[in-house]
Amino acid sequence: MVIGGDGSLTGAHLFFQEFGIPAIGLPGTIDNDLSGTDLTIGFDTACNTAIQAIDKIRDTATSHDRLFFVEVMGRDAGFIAINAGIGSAAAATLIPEKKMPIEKLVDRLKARTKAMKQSNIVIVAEGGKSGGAVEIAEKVQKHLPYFDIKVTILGHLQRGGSPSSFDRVLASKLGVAAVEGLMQGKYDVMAGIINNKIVYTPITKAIVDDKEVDEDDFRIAKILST
Ligand SMILES: Nc1ncnc2c1ncn2[C@@H]1O[C@H](COP(=O)(O)OP(=O)(O)OP(=O)(O)O)[C@@H](O)[C@H]1O
Ligand SMILES: O=P(O)(O)OC[C@H]1O[C@](O)(CO)[C@@H](O)[C@@H]1O
Repeated sequence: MVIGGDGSLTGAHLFFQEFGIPAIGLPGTIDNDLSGTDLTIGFDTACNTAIQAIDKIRDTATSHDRLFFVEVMGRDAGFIAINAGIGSAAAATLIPEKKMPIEKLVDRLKARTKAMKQSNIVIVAEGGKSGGAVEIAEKVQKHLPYFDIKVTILGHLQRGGSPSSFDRVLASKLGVAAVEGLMQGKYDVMAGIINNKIVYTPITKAIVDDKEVDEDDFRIAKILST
């Protein structure tokens, strides 16, 4: 049984293909970027960590009237960022899958100032197309020199710690499914949960990078940001 992201699952696939070792995979990555499962083990915990940290940062953002750029993990996937953006009603969320022109971001921040919003926190996924939080903050500062801007990079805090109850239950259900799958001769597949049902997906399909951030999540994040 191999628990991990696309790299680990590729290894599991090769163990089976090359050596005939009966291998089954479980989706374990904070990035949530595996197909064949609605959610991956670790994602919920990472989102909780990010949102709790943003809550703490918000106190200084409000009391000192500062604009914060908070960088979350997700080099190639914006799932943590969009969830953190919705969960903390961020001023904007920048993710690797979508480019947001700096001018648009600046306009949004100006509009929020006009609307007398109490705090401004922008979430930036580590692998964003316009750069990380430091780069974005530098660009925005040039357009808004009167803003007091700070950057916080949450980093590896998001990849560890005590799992949320959701992740414990998910991991337990998938652990049972993986053992049962192996006993039924289901090899070279990944156990996942889709619409609350256990699903076994060939590892080669699960690791294909085609899981996309829901368009509706962008819409909701935008509504909450204005
Ligand atoms: N192509 C491959 N063939 C065999 N083993 C691999 C391959 N790619 C990765 N691995 C093994 O899987 C391990 C973990 O891979 P990687 O660091 O990419 O993390 P991951 O499982 O993709 O998780 P995450 O998505 O969270 O980074 C590697 O250290 C390596 O041992
Ligand atoms: O900085 P590291 O440890 O190489 O890994 C960071 C990467 O690992 C992840 O945290 C999990 O795959 C990604 O979000 C991130 O891109």
